[in-house]
Amino acid sequence: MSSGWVPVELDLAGRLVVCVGAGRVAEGKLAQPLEAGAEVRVIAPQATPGLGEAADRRELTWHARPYAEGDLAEASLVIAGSDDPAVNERVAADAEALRVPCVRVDRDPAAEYPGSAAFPATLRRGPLVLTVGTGGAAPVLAGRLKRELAAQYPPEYGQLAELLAELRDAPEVQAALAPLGDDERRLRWRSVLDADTLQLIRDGELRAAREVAIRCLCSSSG
Ligand SMILES: C[C@@]1(CC(=O)O)C2=NC(=C\c3[nH]c(c(CCC(=O)O)c3CC(=O)O)Cc3[nH]c(c(CC(=O)O)c3CCC(=O)O)/C=C3\N/C(=C\2)[C@@H](CCC(=O)O)[C@]3(C)CC(=O)O)/[C@H]1CCC(=O)O
Ligand SMILES: NC(=O)c1ccc[n+]([C@@H]2O[C@H](COP(=O)([O-])OP(=O)(O)OC[C@H]3O[C@@H](n4cnc5c(N)ncnc54)[C@H](O)[C@@H]3O)[C@@H](O)[C@H]2O)c1
Repeated sequence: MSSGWVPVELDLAGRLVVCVGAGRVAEGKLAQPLEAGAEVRVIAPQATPGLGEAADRRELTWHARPYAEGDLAEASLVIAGSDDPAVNERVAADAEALRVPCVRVDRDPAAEYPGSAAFPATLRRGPLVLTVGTGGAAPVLAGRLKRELAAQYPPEYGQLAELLAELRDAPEVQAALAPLGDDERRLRWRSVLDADTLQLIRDGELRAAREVAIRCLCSSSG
């Protein structure tokens, strides 16, 4: 399963995700699409209390019946998330025919359609996203590494990413960087990371962190 896997991030806001199956595993896989503002349609005879309540709150649509032909129409992402390998095989085959990416949550060694997408273990720090994938080879290892990354990259990294995003659009920074060549511009941005911005953020000194960053970006001494 591993060699053909290429990481790509999907913008699912406002796009349709169809999930066949509404058990514990499906609920876990749907957390990120829901958080991202996807339109989520679930098809399953039974649902977990969490997914049932989300349907009651109209955060998703639940069709309480088995999977049927046509259910994948308009989907941008399909999750074959039932506990029945024959159903998941059919869903993955139908998604393939439609050329829609499909996350298949079970492994059937004999499967002709093992699915064409997978959720990597994902750590979010504001706009910064760290993911670990193994192309399905060892998801438990992906989860372990994610927890190690969480310890290594605490929430301040999210604030640093937000600060950099804000500075990219700041008029004074744009004015200072506009006359520079690509190499010098890159050096200035890297000098922000080499300065003590992260430590200042950690100390709650956001204003000082911004000032240090501005100095790095706007002065030739870096
Ligand atoms: C990373 C993570 C993200 C997430 O879920 O968001 C994720 N699985 C996680 C955990 C996990 N999954 C399993 C165990 C038990 C140990 C074990 O069996 O190995 C554990 C460990 C645990 O629970 O701690 C069982 C399992 N998983 C899959 C199969 C079927 C198969 O073997 O292919 C089976 C056997 C089912 C069975 O026995 O019937 C398949 C997939 N699981 C994936 C993702 C995709 C590949 C990602 C990659 O490696 O690139 C893929 C292909 C499709 C998909 O589901 O997207 C999340 C860690 C999150 C975290 O810890 O933060
Ligand atoms: N990918 C992963 O990370 C991972 C982790 C553990 C297990 N698994 C796999 O996930 C599968 C599902 O596990 P679970 O704990 O969520 O199971 P579960 O028993 O809690 O839920 C199964 C769901 O499938 C639905 N379903 C059954 N037949 C259906 C049909 N014909 N059409 C539509 N929906 C149908 C049920 O109504 C239910 O909602 C397991 O069989 C296992 O192989 C995957």
